[in-house]
Amino acid sequence: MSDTLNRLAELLEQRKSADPQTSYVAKLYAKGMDSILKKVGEEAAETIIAAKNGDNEHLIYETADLWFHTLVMLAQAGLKPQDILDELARREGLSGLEEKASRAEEGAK
Ligand SMILES: N=c1c2ncn([C@@H]3O[C@H](COP(=O)(O)OP(=O)(O)OP(=O)(O)O)[C@@H](O)[C@H]3O)c2ncn1[C@@H]1O[C@H](COP(=O)(O)O)[C@@H](O)[C@H]1O
Repeated sequence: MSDTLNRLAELLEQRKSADPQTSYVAKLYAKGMDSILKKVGEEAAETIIAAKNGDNEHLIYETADLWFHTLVMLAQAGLKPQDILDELARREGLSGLEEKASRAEEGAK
């Protein structure tokens, strides 16, 4: 899985110097972070609708759109998918409930 993500991330870096007339990604970069975030929001909403409708084929398609636009957002912010994979790896084996409880303890200090 991470091979595909890393190849795509590499392409997204290359697109930072591409022509917006010939590249959708370069066009998104040229429009700026607010436009990228708007696309992330739209794709998130479309993903939710697909999940609610119980149409898994559509859900895969919309989630791919969402992941893709999220990767463009990360690239614009100077981050890579590996940064997110590292954070998920750090959380491995840590129950979400335990993590939430430790946050509540931290907040009480
Ligand atoms: N994975 C994707 C990918 N997924 C989705 N999209 C585009 O994201 C857009 C999704 O937006 P919508 O569904 O809202 O459709 P739309 O109405 O056409 O979009 P807008 O005009 O509203 O922006 C479509 O234009 C899709 O083609 C993608 N565009 C590019 N990639 C990857 O990025 C690479 C570089 O792309 P270019 O920079 O265009 O060469 C490609 O080789 C692919 O690997």
